[in-house]
Amino acid sequence: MVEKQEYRDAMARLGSAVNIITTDGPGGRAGFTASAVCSVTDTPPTLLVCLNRSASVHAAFTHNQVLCVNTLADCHESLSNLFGGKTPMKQRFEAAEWARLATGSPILTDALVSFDCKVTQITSVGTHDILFCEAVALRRNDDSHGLVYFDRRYHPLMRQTAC
Ligand SMILES: NC(=O)C1=CN([C@@H]2O[C@H](COP(=O)(O)OP(=O)(O)OC[C@H]3O[C@@H](n4cnc5c(N)ncnc54)[C@H](O)[C@@H]3O)[C@@H](O)[C@H]2O)C=CC1
Ligand SMILES: Cc1cc2nc3c(=O)[nH]c(=O)nc-3n(C[C@H](O)[C@H](O)[C@H](O)COP(=O)(O)O)c2cc1C
Repeated sequence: MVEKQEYRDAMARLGSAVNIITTDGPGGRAGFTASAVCSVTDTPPTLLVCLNRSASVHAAFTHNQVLCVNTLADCHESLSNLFGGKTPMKQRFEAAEWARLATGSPILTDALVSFDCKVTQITSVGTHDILFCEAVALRRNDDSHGLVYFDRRYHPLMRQTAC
């Protein structure tokens, strides 16, 4: 049996992109930071997002059934911490500029890429809900650098430039 802390210490060694997941609709506007995001299939274009059921934002996401995965750029470290818990929702959204695409979920205007999605399926595993999300619209900023969360810290990920 692997203990929780031992598991977390091991998972801290997996570098991952950092994303702010947003939603808006009858369940209200909400957003949180997530590293547990990955591509599932391109037909139909589907990502998954793992959301802790105890998070304050959980009800808004399951009610609205739409969300946007905003993948962060290197300049977004403090924004990631703001959406990483405990800060009031109004204060989280006031710290950046937002637009809308198809679903009405907030699109972070300078995100590396934004996947505007409808939630097609939800499966519960342990403490988390896995939200399967079909992308209905996309927006990219092709000149931005990336941001990776690795070893409990943020690291900029530089795009290769011509030499
Ligand atoms: N999947 C999740 O729910 C994640 C939650 N977090 C939360 O962010 C805060 C800071 O995290 P770290 O600095 O990375 O240190 P940490 O020691 O709390 O977590 C290390 C790694 O373990 C995994 N992890 C942490 N909490 C988890 C959870 N409840 N369920 C599944 N996997 C989990 C993640 O891969 C994380 O990067 C913590 O409160 C943590 O709970 C962070 C990453 C993923
Ligand atoms: C780098 C980082 C990655 C995170 N990844 C996830 C994640 O994948 N899934 C999740 O449920 N929470 C994740 N969290 C925690 C949520 O962002 C946090 O619980 C959320 O903002 C809700 O907090 P609240 O209950 O105070 O509103 C992460 C936090 C940080 C800082």
